Amino acid sequence: MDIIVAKNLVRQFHSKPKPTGSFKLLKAIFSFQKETKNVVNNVTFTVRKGDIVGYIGPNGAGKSTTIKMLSGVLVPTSGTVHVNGMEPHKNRKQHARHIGVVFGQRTQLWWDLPLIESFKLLGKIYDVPKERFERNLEMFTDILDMSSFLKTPVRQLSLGQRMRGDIAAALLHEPEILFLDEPTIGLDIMAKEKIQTFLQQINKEKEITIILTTHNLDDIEKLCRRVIFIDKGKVLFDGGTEELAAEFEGHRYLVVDAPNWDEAAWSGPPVERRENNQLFFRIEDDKQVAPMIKQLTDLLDIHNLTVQEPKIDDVIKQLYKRIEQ
Ligand SMILES: Nc1ncnc2c1ncn2[C@@H]1O[C@H](COP(=O)(O)OP(=O)(O)OP(=O)(O)O)[C@@H](O)[C@H]1O
Repeated sequence: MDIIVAKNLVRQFHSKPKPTGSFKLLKAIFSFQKETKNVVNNVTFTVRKGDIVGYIGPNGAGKSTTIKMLSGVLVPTSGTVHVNGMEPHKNRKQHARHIGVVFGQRTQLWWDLPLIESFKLLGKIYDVPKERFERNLEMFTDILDMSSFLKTPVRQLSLGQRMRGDIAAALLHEPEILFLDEPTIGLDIMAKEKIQTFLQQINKEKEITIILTTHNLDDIEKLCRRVIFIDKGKVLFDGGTEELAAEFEGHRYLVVDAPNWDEAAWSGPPVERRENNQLFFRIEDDKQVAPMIKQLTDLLDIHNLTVQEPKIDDVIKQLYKRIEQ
């Protein structure tokens, strides 16, 4: 079932043109001319219930603007968007009951209140029955490891603690869809992992559909089965992470742990790179692998040998490089 359907979505913003020539500043101030820019430019996609989709692309690509239209904060200039069968900006109140939103750079928590009080207030705003509220709070506190700071005022929380609080707050009313705009920005490895594990768990157990924008490629690797890549408001790729690797030259590698490697004695395919005692051979063709292993074992004392699947972050880096050219 498609829970999100976006068709030919466009969002324009108007801005004054950049001043050129003499009297630049005066001209810019008194100019009535405006430039119109399609920040989201004819974007079409659907998302199935229970999917985790990475919505990625370079700075200014139009990711946040799309999320704002999906969550009802912004009205599309043209095109349509249906989330859960509703048009978000037209049914804002009703829509809010079905979605959770986290903008990594902002917070929906009350700055001066202890975290737990923000949760209680949100529980009241969304009419979450007491029993359900307590069950969710206990579960989120446990998985997100929040018990030590539940009573701390939000302004005193670290970024990682605050972000965990924000994600819990977005889910207390059990929405079917969660929009996350940069949920792991600026977090340390431990906080990132807690959030990633939590998102995996609620997606699996509660079948919550998750759309996340991120510059942290590790989020994509760990969480997303599908990626939508946009640049300058247009979708450049939409598909599974495996297809992405296939399309953008993600390579498999034979990784050989060989402490006594002797380059001069080797006549097989070239070693692409070395890391400590590990040698990385790019696999161009599966038929290469067996003869290569024989050749290696005849020549060397091999401690370990594995095949490494394409790394999605390498693939995405290539994609970024390609659009920069
Ligand atoms: N309210 C606004 N008025 C005018 N221009 C805007 C407005 N909001 C966003 N923009 C412009 O739209 C473009 C896309 O912004 P958006 O925040 O959607 O990008 P993004 O892909 O989320 O980028 P980032 O990765 O940097 O967060 C940018 O050039 C931005 O300056």
